[in-house]
Amino acid sequence: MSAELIDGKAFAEGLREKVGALAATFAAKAGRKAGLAVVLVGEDPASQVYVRSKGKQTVACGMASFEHKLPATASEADLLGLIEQLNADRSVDGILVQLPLPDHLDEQKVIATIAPDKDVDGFHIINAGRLAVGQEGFVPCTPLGCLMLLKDRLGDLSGLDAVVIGRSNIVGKPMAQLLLQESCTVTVAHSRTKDLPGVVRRADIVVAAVGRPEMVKADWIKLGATVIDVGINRLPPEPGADKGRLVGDVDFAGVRDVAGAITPVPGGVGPMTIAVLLRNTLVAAHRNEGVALAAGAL
Ligand SMILES: Nc1nc2c(c(=O)[nH]1)N[C@@H](CN(C=O)c1ccc(C(=O)N[C@@H](CCC(=O)O)C(=O)O)cc1)CN2
Repeated sequence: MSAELIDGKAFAEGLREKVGALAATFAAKAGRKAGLAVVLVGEDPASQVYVRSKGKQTVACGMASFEHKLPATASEADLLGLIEQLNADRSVDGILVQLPLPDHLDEQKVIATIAPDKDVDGFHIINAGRLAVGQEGFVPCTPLGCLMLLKDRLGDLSGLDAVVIGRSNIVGKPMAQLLLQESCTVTVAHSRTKDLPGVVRRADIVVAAVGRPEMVKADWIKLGATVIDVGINRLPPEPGADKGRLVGDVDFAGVRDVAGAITPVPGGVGPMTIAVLLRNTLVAAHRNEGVALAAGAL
């Protein structure tokens, strides 16, 4: 048996098309484009690539992109001051501070400064709380993207056993909340979980978000399970190569023979992150302007 590949790249493309069409309607109704401000502190090469990509895709969807780059030496006061300015700017619907931040900046304080209704990353504790109690807010992009892929593949998730490996605020915890909302039976496994392979083996749905290359092995997976790989890990380069291979948290070559469906890395969950960010920005714009967005349109 070879698992069906869940094509996140194609799904993300479809989502961006929908966002683009609805962004045009929004601009006509509101008399302005929806706007996303992205803040990058420092020169981390991967972050630079992601920020460039966010800017390009925002513009391609017919929304306004505002890019703010601060040096790695920027003070907390500089960064918080910029966020306050963006909070007050009516042309900005969504604000995102690219993570990770340089060590001298307090990530929690920075996120807490973003106005919750412009927090399109869904990282603010107000949005985490809204998600926990099932209120409308913003849901972090990567787990929401995973949920979209799961529902597209499986339809109704009700009653399924789901294991989320990893308990980060950005992926693991919100992923567990989303699956619980879909009436899954959810287990959050982590570095202290006893008999992790045994726990994972019970799951109809496995979401791996630990940041450890190829950790989840074929003999951990129940036959036919759906496996979502959130990991993006660069292996050391092979002799003669300048870059190492990109792999997920799942041993793809082994697991694909056991699973029913699996996301590849690259081309699985990663592209969904930015597509959902654009979706969240457009939702924010509708809320900020009091323009209705048809339920389930995005
Ligand atoms: N403020 C935020 N910071 C970070 C987030 C986030 O959601 N908000 N997520 C990640 C980085 N990220 C977006 O910011 C991101 C990661 C990966 C991809 C992606 O498309 N990956 C490709 C592979 C890319 C490659 O070749 O390196 C894939 O998986 O196919 C998009 C966005 C951390 N920071």
